[in-house]
Amino acid sequence: MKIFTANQIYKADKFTIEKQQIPSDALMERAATQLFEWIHSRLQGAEVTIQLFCGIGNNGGDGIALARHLKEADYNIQVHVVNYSEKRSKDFLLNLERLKDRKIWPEFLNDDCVMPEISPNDIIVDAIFGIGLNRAPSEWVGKLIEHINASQAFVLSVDIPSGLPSDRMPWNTDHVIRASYVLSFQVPKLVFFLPETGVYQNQWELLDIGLDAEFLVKEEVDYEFMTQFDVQPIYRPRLKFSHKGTYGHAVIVGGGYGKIGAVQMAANACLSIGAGLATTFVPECGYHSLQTALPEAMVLTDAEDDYISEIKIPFKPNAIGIGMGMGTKEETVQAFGKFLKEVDLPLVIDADGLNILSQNPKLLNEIPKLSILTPHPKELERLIGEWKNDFDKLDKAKTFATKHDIVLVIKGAHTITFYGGKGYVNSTGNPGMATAGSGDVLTGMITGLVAMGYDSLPATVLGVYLHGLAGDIGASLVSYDALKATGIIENIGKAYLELFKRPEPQEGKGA
Ligand SMILES: NC(=O)C1=CN([C@@H]2O[C@H](COP(=O)(O)OP(=O)(O)OC[C@H]3O[C@@H](n4cnc5c(N)ncnc54)[C@H](O)[C@@H]3O)[C@@H](O)[C@H]2O)[C@H](O)CC1
Ligand SMILES: [K+]
Repeated sequence: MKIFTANQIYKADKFTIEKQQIPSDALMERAATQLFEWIHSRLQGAEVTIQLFCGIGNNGGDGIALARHLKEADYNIQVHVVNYSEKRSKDFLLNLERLKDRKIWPEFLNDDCVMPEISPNDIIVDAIFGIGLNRAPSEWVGKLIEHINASQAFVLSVDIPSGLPSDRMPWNTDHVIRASYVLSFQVPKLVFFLPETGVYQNQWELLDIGLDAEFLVKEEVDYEFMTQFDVQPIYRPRLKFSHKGTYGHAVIVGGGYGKIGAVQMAANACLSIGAGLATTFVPECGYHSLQTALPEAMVLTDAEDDYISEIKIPFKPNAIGIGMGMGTKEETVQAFGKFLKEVDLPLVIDADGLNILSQNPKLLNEIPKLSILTPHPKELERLIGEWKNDFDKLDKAKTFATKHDIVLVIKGAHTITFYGGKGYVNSTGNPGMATAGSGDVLTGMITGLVAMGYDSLPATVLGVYLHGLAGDIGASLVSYDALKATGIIENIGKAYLELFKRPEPQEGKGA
C-alpha cells in the first residue's frame, strides 16, 4: 500500500475530482459519511456528548460535515470552530452554511477564548488541522490542544492528529493532539510509523473516500506500507518435482564462547523458513551443542576454540548470513575483512558483522552488492552516524543504502527496508519481539529465503513480514512479555499459513 506525501494526496484529490466529474465538496461529503458510519456503528445512538473541534480548512470542513450527520442521527453534539485564521476554505464555509441551515450554531473559539469544559466521558472529534498544517499552531491553539490532551476524554482524530505535520517533526511536541484513534483518509501517513511521531496516536485505521484507483496505482512513491496484500505476491510456492537442492544451501557464520545460541537460532530459523540445507560455521567450542540442539544442520568449525579466526567454506553456498555472536576480536576482524574480499555472493550481515564494519569503515567498500544489512537502532547509528530526528535518519539510511548498493533494514516497531531509493515499511510485529535473539532469527529467516532463490529485496521484505507475523502469532499464544526468540521460530509455519488467510479490513496499529 502506497504512502503518499501531503502533496501527492492533494494531487490525487484534484485528479479524482476531474476524472469523476464531481464537485470539490463531494470528497468532503464522502469523508464525513465514512466518519459518521464508523462512529455510528460503534456508538449506536448512545447518549454520550460528542465535542467536535473544527479548524477552518478542509480538515475542519470534514468535522463540520460530520457534525451535520451526527445531528441528523440525534447525537448530542457541541461544535467548536477553532478560528485560527480568516482564510476559511470554500468547502468549510459551504458545510458551515449547511450546518447553520439545520439550526446548529457552533461556538467560535479565538485567541482570547475560555477553554471549553471537557468531561473525561465526552468523545472529542479532533478536526483542527489535517495534512495542510505547514507552520506551528499559534500559542492559543497550542494551549487548546494541551487542554484537550489533559481532558482524558477519548480523542478521535480526523485524518491525522492535529498539530502533527505529515512530513516533518512537530514544532512543539506539547502542541500535538494525542489521539486515541485516527481515522485517516485513503492512505496511511509516514508519520504513523516513525518512533518519534508515531507516539501521537494509539491506533489508526483507513477510510476509503474513493480517490481515483488509476492515480493510486500509477503514482510513484518513496515509501510503501507492506500489508498482507502487498507481501502475498512475493511468495513463491514450492514445486512438486523439487528436492532439497532446489531450496538452496545456506551457511550461517558466527558465534563465540558463550554465544553459540545466536547461530543455533539463526540456523533453526533458516531451516524453518524453508532453506533446503543449512550449515553453520562456528568456533570449535560450538560443535557439540549445535549438533545436539539442531540435528538438521551441519557444522563446520574454525581452527580456534573460542572465536572465529579464518572463515573457510569448502563448497559454494547459495546464501550466507554472518555476524551473530561473532565478537569483534582482532583475529575475527581480519577474518571477516578477508572473507568480504573473497566472497562473491550477497551476504546477510548482522550484529558483530555490522559492528566490525562501523569500526573499520574501509571495509564498507568491500561489501558485496545487494548484501542485506540488518542493524537495530544502535548498530545503525554506528554505521551512518547520529541523526537529528527520524526524518534525518531516514534520509541518511536511504543515502547509505544507495551509495553501497545494499538492502538496509532499520529494525524497530515498524521495520523499514531501504533499497533503490525506496523504503518499505513493515506492518507486522509487536513489542514482545524486543527480546534476546529476535534479530538472530530474522537474519536466519532472510538468509534462508535468499538461499531458496529469492532476490535480496523480496527476501528481506518477505522475511521481515513473516518474522513479525510469527512474533504476533507467538505473542497471541503466550503474551508479549513471555515471547522468546525461539517462540518466533516455532510460529514461522503458522505465519506462512496466515499469509494466505483471507485479508481482513485494513487496520493499523499505533505506536
Ligand atoms: N484527499 C483527501 O484525503 C481529502 C482530504 N480532506 C481533508 O482535507 C484536509 C486538508 O485540508 P487543508 O484545507 O488543505 O488543510 P487543513 O485543514 O489541514 O488546514 C489548515 C489550513 O490552514 C493553513 N495553516 C496551516 N498551518 C497553519 C497554522 N499553523 N496556523 C494557521 N493556519 C495554518 C493552511 O494554509 C491550510 O489551508 C485533510 O487532512 C482531510 O482532512 C477533504 O475533506 C477530502 C479529500
Ligand atoms: K485532525
